[in-house]
Amino acid sequence: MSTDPRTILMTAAGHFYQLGWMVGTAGNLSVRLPDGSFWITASGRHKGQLCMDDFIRIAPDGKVLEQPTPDVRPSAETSIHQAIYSLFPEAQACYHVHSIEANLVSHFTTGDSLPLPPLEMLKGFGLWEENPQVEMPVFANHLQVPQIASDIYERFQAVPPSLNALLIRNHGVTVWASSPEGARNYLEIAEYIFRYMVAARKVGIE
Ligand SMILES: CSC[C@@H](O)[C@@H](O)C(=O)COP(=O)(O)O
Ligand SMILES: [Zn+2]
Repeated sequence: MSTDPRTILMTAAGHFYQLGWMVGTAGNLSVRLPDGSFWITASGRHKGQLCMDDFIRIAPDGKVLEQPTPDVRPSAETSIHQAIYSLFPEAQACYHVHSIEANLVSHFTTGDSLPLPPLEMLKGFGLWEENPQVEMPVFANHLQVPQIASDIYERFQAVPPSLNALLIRNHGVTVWASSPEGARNYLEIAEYIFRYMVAARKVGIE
């Protein structure tokens, strides 16, 4: 019998919660199913203590397909997951968390992308270049989440990003991958790079 993907999300959320990236109900995780629908965390749940009833299944067009009870609402940021799955057919998991470092580095640029240091860790994003010059796309944090989703959709449809990650200023990072394990690894790498950038500033390295 195959593992219910919701259990994978529960384990991942517990791990990220322990790392301090999903405190106070922050963040949302989703996994796509072979029929194109996806399970996403319910809104406002404590991500360190998710159970099977803390997930909603959403159709590609955003319609709710399964929910434990009508009062359980999908993540407020479902439209962002929808945009990612629509843009990237290979994406099977999309993870979004809030770390302190992600918020700090979002101020290291005033523009719409953040230059990343040429660390070996970038190979984990599939960037096999000597001294890679990579930028992470940065988006404004609107109160209306569908506005963020449509900004992401418009920009990436015109110019796809060079890595599977984006930053929302003063908010957090979102990654996507062809498996939940891949998304976990991308998230850990992105957060490592953010920690490095904050630490590098402290010791005067740019
Ligand atoms: C701590 S509230 C954060 C929310 O506004 C949001 O940004 C978030 O990541 C979680 O929203 P949710 O609706 O629980 O998926
Ligand atoms: Zn968020």
